[in-house]
Amino acid sequence: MDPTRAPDFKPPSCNETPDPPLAPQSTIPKSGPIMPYVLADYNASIDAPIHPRDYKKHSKFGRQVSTAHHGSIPMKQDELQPLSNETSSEDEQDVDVNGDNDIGSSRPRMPFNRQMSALFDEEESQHIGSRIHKYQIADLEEVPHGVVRQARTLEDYEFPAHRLQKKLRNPNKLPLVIVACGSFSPITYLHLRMFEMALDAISEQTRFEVVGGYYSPVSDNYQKPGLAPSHHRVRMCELACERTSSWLMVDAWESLQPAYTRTAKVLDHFNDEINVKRGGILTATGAKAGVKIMLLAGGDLIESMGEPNVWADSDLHHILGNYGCLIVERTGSDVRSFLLSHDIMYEHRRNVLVIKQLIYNDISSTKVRLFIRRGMSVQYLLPNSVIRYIQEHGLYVNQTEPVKQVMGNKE
Ligand SMILES: Nc1ncnc2c1ncn2[C@@H]1O[C@H](COP(=O)(O)OP(=O)(O)OP(=O)(O)O)[C@@H](O)[C@H]1O
Ligand SMILES: O=C(O)c1ccc[n+]([C@@H]2O[C@H](COP(=O)([O-])O)[C@@H](O)[C@H]2O)c1
Repeated sequence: MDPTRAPDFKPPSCNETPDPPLAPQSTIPKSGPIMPYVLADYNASIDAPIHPRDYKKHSKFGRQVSTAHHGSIPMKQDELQPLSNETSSEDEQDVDVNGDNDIGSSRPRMPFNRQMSALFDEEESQHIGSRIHKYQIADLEEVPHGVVRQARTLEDYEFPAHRLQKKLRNPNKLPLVIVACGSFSPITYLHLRMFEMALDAISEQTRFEVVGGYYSPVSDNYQKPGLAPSHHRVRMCELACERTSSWLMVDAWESLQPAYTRTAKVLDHFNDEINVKRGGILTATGAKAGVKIMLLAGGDLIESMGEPNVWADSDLHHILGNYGCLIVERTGSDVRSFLLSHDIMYEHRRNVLVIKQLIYNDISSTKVRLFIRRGMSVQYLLPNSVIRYIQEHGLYVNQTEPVKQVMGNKE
Protein backbone atom coordinates (compact mmCIF):
# COMPACT_ATOMS: atom_id res chain seq x y z
CA MET A 1 0.00 0.00 0.00
CA ASP A 2 2.86 2.39 0.68
CA PRO A 3 6.65 2.58 0.81
CA THR A 4 6.61 1.06 4.29
CA ARG A 5 6.01 -2.28 2.58
CA ALA A 6 9.24 -2.17 0.59
CA PRO A 7 11.68 -4.86 1.71
CA ASP A 8 14.39 -2.28 2.42
CA PHE A 9 12.03 0.13 4.20
CA LYS A 10 13.35 1.76 7.34
CA PRO A 11 10.90 3.89 9.33
CA PRO A 12 11.97 7.53 9.24
CA SER A 13 13.57 8.66 12.45
CA CYS A 14 13.44 12.18 13.79
CA ASN A 15 17.18 12.18 14.48
CA GLU A 16 18.35 10.75 11.19
CA THR A 17 18.63 12.50 7.82
CA PRO A 18 16.87 10.33 5.23
CA ASP A 19 18.93 9.05 2.36
CA PRO A 20 19.31 10.32 -0.38
CA PRO A 21 19.60 13.80 1.13
CA LEU A 22 17.33 16.63 0.09
CA ALA A 23 18.33 19.43 -2.27
CA PRO A 24 19.94 22.41 -0.53
CA GLN A 25 17.46 25.18 0.16
CA SER A 26 19.62 27.63 -1.80
CA THR A 27 18.67 25.87 -5.07
CA ILE A 28 14.93 26.34 -4.50
CA PRO A 29 13.49 29.72 -5.48
CA LYS A 30 11.93 31.66 -2.64
CA SER A 31 8.63 32.77 -4.07
CA GLY A 32 6.88 33.06 -0.75
CA PRO A 33 3.79 31.34 0.53
CA ILE A 34 0.93 30.32 -1.71
CA MET A 35 -1.38 32.44 0.41
CA PRO A 36 -1.94 33.71 3.93
CA TYR A 37 -5.00 31.59 4.39
CA VAL A 38 -5.54 31.79 8.11
CA LEU A 39 -7.28 35.06 8.90
CA ALA A 40 -4.90 35.87 11.72
CA ASP A 41 -2.02 35.66 9.28
CA TYR A 42 -3.63 37.85 6.72
CA ASN A 43 -1.25 40.43 5.47
CA ALA A 44 -2.47 42.38 2.51
CA SER A 45 0.99 43.13 1.23
CA ILE A 46 1.74 39.43 0.77
CA ASP A 47 -1.36 38.39 -1.09
CA ALA A 48 -2.67 41.61 -2.59
CA PRO A 49 -2.29 41.75 -6.35
CA ILE A 50 0.43 44.23 -7.16
CA HIS A 51 -0.77 47.18 -9.19
CA PRO A 52 1.13 47.47 -12.46
CA ARG A 53 2.12 50.99 -11.44
CA ASP A 54 3.93 49.63 -8.40
CA TYR A 55 5.19 46.57 -10.10
CA LYS A 56 8.73 47.77 -10.67
CA LYS A 57 9.09 48.35 -6.96
CA HIS A 58 8.10 44.81 -6.13
CA SER A 59 9.74 42.85 -8.82
CA LYS A 60 12.80 42.54 -10.90
CA PHE A 61 10.55 41.67 -13.85
CA GLY A 62 9.98 45.36 -14.58
CA ARG A 63 6.78 47.00 -15.59
CA GLN A 64 4.57 45.65 -18.29
CA VAL A 65 0.86 45.15 -18.29
CA SER A 66 -0.38 41.95 -19.81
CA THR A 67 -3.90 41.52 -21.06
CA ALA A 68 -3.69 37.76 -20.72
CA HIS A 69 -5.80 35.85 -18.25
CA HIS A 70 -4.00 35.13 -15.01
CA GLY A 71 -4.19 31.37 -15.17
CA SER A 72 -3.52 30.98 -18.83
CA ILE A 73 -1.37 28.29 -20.34
CA PRO A 74 0.23 29.11 -23.69
CA MET A 75 -0.77 27.20 -26.75
CA LYS A 76 0.73 29.37 -29.46
CA GLN A 77 3.36 27.37 -31.20
CA ASP A 78 6.10 29.92 -30.62
CA GLU A 79 5.45 29.93 -26.89
CA LEU A 80 5.86 26.23 -26.48
CA GLN A 81 9.09 24.53 -25.67
CA PRO A 82 10.37 22.39 -28.55
CA LEU A 83 9.34 18.77 -28.40
CA SER A 84 12.15 17.01 -26.68
CA ASN A 85 10.70 13.55 -26.73
CA GLU A 86 10.03 10.78 -29.11
CA THR A 87 6.54 10.99 -30.52
CA SER A 88 4.29 8.36 -31.91
CA SER A 89 3.72 9.69 -35.39
CA GLU A 90 5.61 11.70 -37.99
CA ASP A 91 3.93 14.97 -37.30
CA GLU A 92 2.83 15.35 -33.74
CA GLN A 93 3.23 18.96 -32.75
CA ASP A 94 -0.04 20.48 -31.69
CA VAL A 95 -0.94 23.84 -33.09
CA ASP A 96 -3.42 26.32 -31.78
CA VAL A 97 -5.97 26.70 -34.53
CA ASN A 98 -7.87 29.22 -32.46
CA GLY A 99 -4.96 31.60 -32.49
CA ASP A 100 -5.71 32.86 -28.99
CA ASN A 101 -3.97 32.06 -25.75
CA ASP A 102 -6.51 32.70 -23.12
CA ILE A 103 -7.42 29.64 -21.12
CA GLY A 104 -10.00 31.68 -19.26
CA SER A 105 -11.92 32.78 -22.31
CA SER A 106 -15.25 31.16 -23.12
CA ARG A 107 -13.54 29.44 -26.01
CA PRO A 108 -10.98 27.00 -24.66
CA ARG A 109 -7.93 26.84 -26.86
CA MET A 110 -7.78 23.76 -29.01
CA PRO A 111 -4.46 22.32 -29.90
CA PHE A 112 -4.67 20.26 -33.04
CA ASN A 113 -2.23 18.25 -34.93
CA ARG A 114 -0.70 20.23 -37.75
CA GLN A 115 -1.56 17.38 -40.04
CA MET A 116 -5.18 17.61 -39.00
CA SER A 117 -5.41 21.35 -39.25
CA ALA A 118 -4.04 21.10 -42.78
CA LEU A 119 -6.94 18.83 -43.61
CA PHE A 120 -9.49 21.40 -42.55
CA ASP A 121 -9.84 24.73 -44.23
CA GLU A 122 -10.94 27.66 -42.14
CA GLU A 123 -14.62 26.97 -42.66
CA GLU A 124 -14.35 23.28 -42.02
CA SER A 125 -12.36 23.83 -38.86
CA GLN A 126 -15.29 25.71 -37.38
CA HIS A 127 -17.33 22.54 -37.40
CA ILE A 128 -15.65 19.22 -37.58
CA GLY A 129 -17.99 16.83 -39.30
CA SER A 130 -20.70 19.50 -38.59
CA ARG A 131 -21.11 17.80 -35.21
CA ILE A 132 -18.27 18.90 -32.97
CA HIS A 133 -17.42 22.52 -32.65
CA LYS A 134 -13.74 23.24 -32.92
CA TYR A 135 -13.63 24.73 -29.45
CA GLN A 136 -14.94 21.65 -27.75
CA ILE A 137 -12.36 19.89 -25.62
CA ALA A 138 -14.00 16.58 -26.52
CA ASP A 139 -12.42 16.93 -29.96
CA LEU A 140 -9.07 15.97 -28.56
CA GLU A 141 -10.17 12.40 -27.96
CA GLU A 142 -11.25 12.10 -31.57
CA VAL A 143 -8.34 13.70 -33.38
CA PRO A 144 -5.75 11.10 -34.39
CA HIS A 145 -2.80 13.19 -33.36
CA GLY A 146 0.32 11.69 -31.91
CA VAL A 147 1.08 11.38 -28.25
CA VAL A 148 4.35 12.53 -26.73
CA ARG A 149 6.09 9.46 -25.39
CA GLN A 150 8.35 9.26 -22.40
CA ALA A 151 11.48 7.16 -22.58
CA ARG A 152 11.35 3.61 -21.21
CA THR A 153 14.84 3.78 -19.68
CA LEU A 154 16.68 6.32 -17.55
CA GLU A 155 19.48 6.52 -20.16
CA ASP A 156 17.03 7.82 -22.76
CA TYR A 157 15.11 9.97 -20.32
CA GLU A 158 14.50 13.62 -21.15
CA PHE A 159 12.45 16.01 -19.07
CA PRO A 160 9.17 16.75 -20.88
CA ALA A 161 8.86 20.49 -21.41
CA HIS A 162 6.84 20.70 -24.62
CA ARG A 163 3.86 22.19 -22.79
CA LEU A 164 5.78 24.06 -20.15
CA GLN A 165 5.02 27.73 -20.61
CA LYS A 166 8.11 29.50 -21.90
CA LYS A 167 7.19 32.93 -20.66
CA LEU A 168 5.19 34.35 -17.78
CA ARG A 169 2.09 35.96 -19.24
CA ASN A 170 1.02 38.23 -16.44
CA PRO A 171 3.80 40.40 -14.99
CA ASN A 172 1.81 40.77 -11.79
CA LYS A 173 1.98 37.06 -11.09
CA LEU A 174 4.62 34.59 -10.07
CA PRO A 175 5.19 31.33 -11.97
CA LEU A 176 3.99 28.04 -10.52
CA VAL A 177 4.28 24.42 -11.67
CA ILE A 178 1.91 21.79 -10.23
CA VAL A 179 3.13 18.22 -9.69
CA ALA A 180 0.82 15.31 -8.82
CA CYS A 181 2.48 12.18 -7.40
CA GLY A 182 0.58 8.91 -7.13
CA SER A 183 -0.06 5.47 -8.56
CA PHE A 184 -2.43 6.43 -11.38
CA SER A 185 -3.30 2.79 -11.88
CA PRO A 186 -5.17 3.77 -13.99
CA ILE A 187 -5.47 7.55 -14.37
CA THR A 188 -9.14 8.61 -14.15
CA TYR A 189 -11.18 11.73 -14.87
CA LEU A 190 -10.84 12.62 -11.19
CA HIS A 191 -7.05 12.82 -11.53
CA LEU A 192 -7.54 15.08 -14.56
CA ARG A 193 -10.16 17.22 -12.78
CA MET A 194 -7.80 17.72 -9.82
CA PHE A 195 -5.55 19.88 -12.01
CA GLU A 196 -8.43 21.93 -13.36
CA MET A 197 -9.73 22.53 -9.82
CA ALA A 198 -6.22 23.58 -8.78
CA LEU A 199 -5.90 25.89 -11.78
CA ASP A 200 -9.14 27.65 -10.88
CA ALA A 201 -8.24 27.96 -7.20
CA ILE A 202 -4.79 29.36 -7.97
CA SER A 203 -6.11 31.82 -10.55
CA GLU A 204 -8.89 33.01 -8.25
CA GLN A 205 -7.16 33.09 -4.90
CA THR A 206 -3.44 33.59 -5.32
CA ARG A 207 -0.86 35.78 -6.99
CA PHE A 208 0.58 32.84 -8.95
CA GLU A 209 0.25 31.92 -12.60
CA VAL A 210 0.26 28.23 -13.47
CA VAL A 211 2.91 27.64 -16.14
CA GLY A 212 2.76 23.83 -16.26
CA GLY A 213 1.29 20.69 -14.75
CA TYR A 214 2.84 17.23 -14.38
CA TYR A 215 1.87 13.72 -13.34
CA SER A 216 4.68 11.75 -11.76
CA PRO A 217 3.59 8.10 -11.57
CA VAL A 218 5.30 6.16 -8.82
CA SER A 219 7.79 3.39 -9.71
CA ASP A 220 7.10 -0.34 -9.54
CA ASN A 221 8.99 -0.43 -6.24
CA TYR A 222 5.99 1.16 -4.55
CA GLN A 223 4.43 -1.93 -3.09
CA LYS A 224 0.76 -1.27 -3.62
CA PRO A 225 -1.87 -3.79 -4.70
CA GLY A 226 -3.25 -3.15 -8.17
CA LEU A 227 -0.19 -1.34 -9.48
CA ALA A 228 0.14 -1.99 -13.23
CA PRO A 229 3.73 -1.95 -14.58
CA SER A 230 5.00 1.62 -14.56
CA HIS A 231 5.48 1.92 -18.34
CA HIS A 232 1.77 1.17 -18.78
CA ARG A 233 0.77 3.71 -16.11
CA VAL A 234 3.01 6.34 -17.69
CA ARG A 235 1.59 5.61 -21.13
CA MET A 236 -2.01 5.84 -19.86
CA CYS A 237 -1.23 9.19 -18.25
CA GLU A 238 0.32 10.35 -21.54
CA LEU A 239 -2.77 9.35 -23.49
CA ALA A 240 -5.03 11.10 -20.99
CA CYS A 241 -2.93 14.28 -21.04
CA GLU A 242 -2.39 14.49 -24.76
CA ARG A 243 -5.95 13.58 -25.67
CA THR A 244 -7.94 15.52 -23.12
CA SER A 245 -5.79 18.43 -22.00
CA SER A 246 -3.90 21.27 -23.61
CA TRP A 247 -1.42 21.80 -20.79
CA LEU A 248 -0.81 18.67 -18.73
CA MET A 249 2.31 16.50 -19.08
CA VAL A 250 3.69 13.27 -17.65
CA ASP A 251 7.19 12.88 -16.31
CA ALA A 252 8.55 9.32 -16.24
CA TRP A 253 11.65 10.09 -14.14
CA GLU A 254 10.19 8.82 -10.84
CA SER A 255 8.73 5.73 -12.49
CA LEU A 256 12.13 4.85 -14.00
CA GLN A 257 14.08 4.99 -10.73
CA PRO A 258 15.58 1.67 -9.63
CA ALA A 259 14.30 2.17 -6.07
CA TYR A 260 11.32 3.86 -4.46
CA THR A 261 11.78 7.65 -4.51
CA ARG A 262 10.43 9.79 -1.69
CA THR A 263 8.09 12.56 -2.79
CA ALA A 264 10.44 15.25 -1.43
CA LYS A 265 13.12 13.95 -3.83
CA VAL A 266 10.63 13.94 -6.71
CA LEU A 267 9.92 17.63 -6.09
CA ASP A 268 13.68 18.26 -5.94
CA HIS A 269 13.93 16.63 -9.37
CA PHE A 270 11.33 19.05 -10.80
CA ASN A 271 13.13 21.97 -9.17
CA ASP A 272 16.40 20.76 -10.65
CA GLU A 273 14.97 20.45 -14.17
CA ILE A 274 13.00 23.68 -14.18
CA ASN A 275 14.95 26.06 -11.96
CA VAL A 276 18.51 24.75 -11.81
CA LYS A 277 18.97 23.42 -15.37
CA ARG A 278 16.59 25.78 -17.20
CA GLY A 279 16.97 28.77 -14.88
CA GLY A 280 13.22 29.17 -14.42
CA ILE A 281 11.04 30.86 -17.03
CA LEU A 282 11.19 34.11 -18.92
CA THR A 283 9.42 37.19 -17.62
CA ALA A 284 8.18 40.23 -19.52
CA THR A 285 11.56 41.94 -19.21
CA GLY A 286 13.42 39.02 -20.69
CA ALA A 287 14.92 38.10 -17.32
CA LYS A 288 14.31 34.63 -15.89
CA ALA A 289 12.30 34.00 -12.74
CA GLY A 290 12.37 30.98 -10.43
CA VAL A 291 9.28 28.79 -10.63
CA LYS A 292 7.45 27.71 -7.49
CA ILE A 293 6.86 23.94 -7.52
CA MET A 294 3.84 22.63 -5.60
CA LEU A 295 2.62 19.15 -4.82
CA LEU A 296 -1.01 18.47 -5.79
CA ALA A 297 -2.63 15.79 -3.65
CA GLY A 298 -5.95 14.52 -2.37
CA GLY A 299 -7.02 14.76 1.26
CA ASP A 300 -6.20 11.09 1.87
CA LEU A 301 -2.59 11.50 0.85
CA ILE A 302 -2.24 14.51 3.12
CA GLU A 303 -3.80 12.63 6.01
CA SER A 304 -1.21 9.89 5.49
CA MET A 305 1.32 12.55 6.52
CA GLY A 306 -0.12 12.25 10.01
CA GLU A 307 0.41 8.49 10.16
CA PRO A 308 3.44 7.45 12.16
CA ASN A 309 6.51 6.12 10.36
CA VAL A 310 5.39 6.89 6.82
CA TRP A 311 6.82 10.32 6.01
CA ALA A 312 10.08 11.67 7.49
CA ASP A 313 9.60 14.93 9.39
CA SER A 314 12.51 16.52 7.53
CA ASP A 315 10.81 15.61 4.22
CA LEU A 316 7.54 17.14 5.36
CA HIS A 317 9.32 20.37 6.28
CA HIS A 318 11.02 20.32 2.88
CA ILE A 319 7.81 19.59 0.93
CA LEU A 320 5.60 22.01 2.82
CA GLY A 321 8.17 24.69 3.64
CA ASN A 322 10.32 24.88 0.51
CA TYR A 323 7.71 23.84 -2.05
CA GLY A 324 4.07 23.83 -0.90
CA CYS A 325 0.97 21.75 -1.21
CA LEU A 326 -2.37 22.02 -3.02
CA ILE A 327 -4.89 19.73 -1.33
CA VAL A 328 -8.08 18.64 -3.06
CA GLU A 329 -10.67 17.83 -0.41
CA ARG A 330 -12.15 14.36 -0.55
CA THR A 331 -15.79 13.67 0.19
CA GLY A 332 -16.22 13.52 3.93
CA SER A 333 -12.60 14.28 4.84
CA ASP A 334 -11.97 17.30 6.98
CA VAL A 335 -8.69 18.60 5.63
CA ARG A 336 -8.88 21.90 7.50
CA SER A 337 -9.18 20.20 10.88
CA PHE A 338 -6.29 17.97 9.93
CA LEU A 339 -4.22 21.01 9.00
CA LEU A 340 -4.96 22.53 12.37
CA SER A 341 -3.99 19.43 14.29
CA HIS A 342 -0.80 18.50 12.43
CA ASP A 343 2.14 20.46 13.84
CA ILE A 344 4.30 20.55 10.69
CA MET A 345 1.31 21.28 8.45
CA TYR A 346 0.24 24.05 10.78
CA GLU A 347 3.72 25.53 10.80
CA HIS A 348 3.66 25.75 6.99
CA ARG A 349 -0.06 26.47 6.64
CA ARG A 350 0.53 29.54 4.51
CA ASN A 351 2.13 27.33 1.90
CA VAL A 352 -0.87 25.02 1.77
CA LEU A 353 -3.97 25.73 -0.30
CA VAL A 354 -7.05 23.63 0.38
CA ILE A 355 -9.18 23.24 -2.73
CA LYS A 356 -12.85 22.63 -2.21
CA GLN A 357 -14.52 20.30 -4.67
CA LEU A 358 -17.60 22.22 -5.78
CA ILE A 359 -18.78 19.26 -7.80
CA TYR A 360 -17.82 16.14 -5.89
CA ASN A 361 -15.99 13.53 -7.86
CA ASP A 362 -14.91 10.37 -6.10
CA ILE A 363 -13.80 8.12 -8.93
CA SER A 364 -11.44 5.57 -7.44
CA SER A 365 -8.81 3.66 -9.39
CA THR A 366 -9.35 0.69 -7.08
CA LYS A 367 -13.02 0.51 -8.06
CA VAL A 368 -12.20 1.01 -11.72
CA ARG A 369 -9.87 -2.01 -11.49
CA LEU A 370 -12.63 -4.00 -9.78
CA PHE A 371 -15.13 -3.11 -12.53
CA ILE A 372 -12.61 -4.20 -15.18
CA ARG A 373 -12.07 -7.54 -13.40
CA ARG A 374 -15.83 -8.06 -13.27
CA GLY A 375 -16.26 -7.17 -16.95
CA MET A 376 -18.31 -4.07 -16.06
CA SER A 377 -18.29 -0.79 -17.97
CA VAL A 378 -15.83 1.93 -16.99
CA GLN A 379 -17.00 4.29 -19.71
CA TYR A 380 -17.11 7.96 -18.60
CA LEU A 381 -14.91 7.22 -15.59
CA LEU A 382 -11.72 7.49 -17.62
CA PRO A 383 -10.80 8.79 -21.08
CA ASN A 384 -11.69 6.50 -23.98
CA SER A 385 -8.07 6.35 -25.05
CA VAL A 386 -7.12 4.98 -21.62
CA ILE A 387 -9.96 2.42 -21.74
CA ARG A 388 -8.77 1.30 -25.16
CA TYR A 389 -5.21 1.01 -23.90
CA ILE A 390 -6.33 -1.11 -20.93
CA GLN A 391 -8.26 -3.39 -23.30
CA GLU A 392 -5.39 -3.68 -25.77
CA HIS A 393 -2.93 -4.67 -23.05
CA GLY A 394 -5.31 -6.77 -21.00
CA LEU A 395 -4.53 -4.74 -17.89
CA TYR A 396 -6.19 -5.46 -14.52
CA VAL A 397 -8.30 -8.35 -15.89
CA ASN A 398 -6.52 -11.20 -14.20
CA GLN A 399 -5.49 -9.38 -11.07
CA THR A 400 -6.68 -10.09 -7.59
CA GLU A 401 -6.77 -7.59 -4.79
CA PRO A 402 -7.46 -8.11 -1.12
CA VAL A 403 -11.17 -7.59 -0.40
CA LYS A 404 -10.30 -5.07 2.29
CA GLN A 405 -8.40 -2.99 -0.23
CA VAL A 406 -11.27 -2.95 -2.71
CA MET A 407 -13.94 -2.21 -0.12
CA GLY A 408 -11.74 0.20 1.81
CA ASN A 409 -13.12 3.67 2.00
CA LYS A 410 -10.47 6.35 2.20
CA GLU A 411 -12.87 8.83 3.71
N1 LIG B 1 -11.68 11.03 -4.42
C1 LIG B 1 -10.56 11.76 -4.40
N2 LIG B 1 -10.61 13.06 -4.04
C2 LIG B 1 -9.48 13.81 -4.02
N3 LIG B 1 -8.26 13.34 -4.35
C3 LIG B 1 -8.15 12.04 -4.71
C4 LIG B 1 -9.28 11.18 -4.76
N4 LIG B 1 -8.86 9.94 -5.19
C5 LIG B 1 -7.54 10.03 -5.37
N5 LIG B 1 -7.10 11.28 -5.08
C6 LIG B 1 -5.73 11.77 -5.16
O1 LIG B 1 -5.17 11.45 -6.42
C7 LIG B 1 -3.75 11.27 -6.28
C8 LIG B 1 -3.37 9.95 -6.92
O2 LIG B 1 -4.00 8.94 -6.16
P1 LIG B 1 -4.16 7.46 -6.58
O3 LIG B 1 -3.40 7.13 -7.80
O4 LIG B 1 -3.90 6.65 -5.36
O5 LIG B 1 -5.72 7.41 -6.94
P2 LIG B 1 -6.80 6.49 -6.29
O6 LIG B 1 -7.99 6.58 -7.19
O7 LIG B 1 -7.00 6.84 -4.85
O8 LIG B 1 -6.08 5.08 -6.44
P3 LIG B 1 -6.27 3.74 -5.60
O9 LIG B 1 -7.74 3.49 -5.58
O10 LIG B 1 -5.48 2.76 -6.39
O11 LIG B 1 -5.70 4.02 -4.22
C9 LIG B 1 -3.48 11.29 -4.76
O12 LIG B 1 -3.01 12.58 -4.44
C10 LIG B 1 -4.83 11.06 -4.16
O13 LIG B 1 -4.94 11.68 -2.89
O1 LIG C 1 7.83 10.51 0.45
C1 LIG C 1 7.30 9.79 1.29
O2 LIG C 1 7.81 9.51 2.37
C2 LIG C 1 5.94 9.20 0.93
C3 LIG C 1 5.23 8.44 1.84
C4 LIG C 1 3.98 7.91 1.46
C5 LIG C 1 3.48 8.18 0.19
N1 LIG C 1 4.22 8.95 -0.67
C6 LIG C 1 3.72 9.22 -2.03
O3 LIG C 1 2.36 9.50 -2.03
C7 LIG C 1 1.76 8.98 -3.21
C8 LIG C 1 0.63 8.08 -2.78
O4 LIG C 1 0.00 7.61 -3.89
P1 LIG C 1 -1.23 6.63 -3.75
O5 LIG C 1 -1.46 6.17 -5.13
O6 LIG C 1 -0.81 5.55 -2.81
O7 LIG C 1 -2.34 7.50 -3.21
C9 LIG C 1 2.86 8.27 -3.99
O8 LIG C 1 3.35 9.12 -4.99
C10 LIG C 1 3.92 8.01 -2.94
O9 LIG C 1 5.24 8.01 -3.45
C11 LIG C 1 5.39 9.45 -0.32
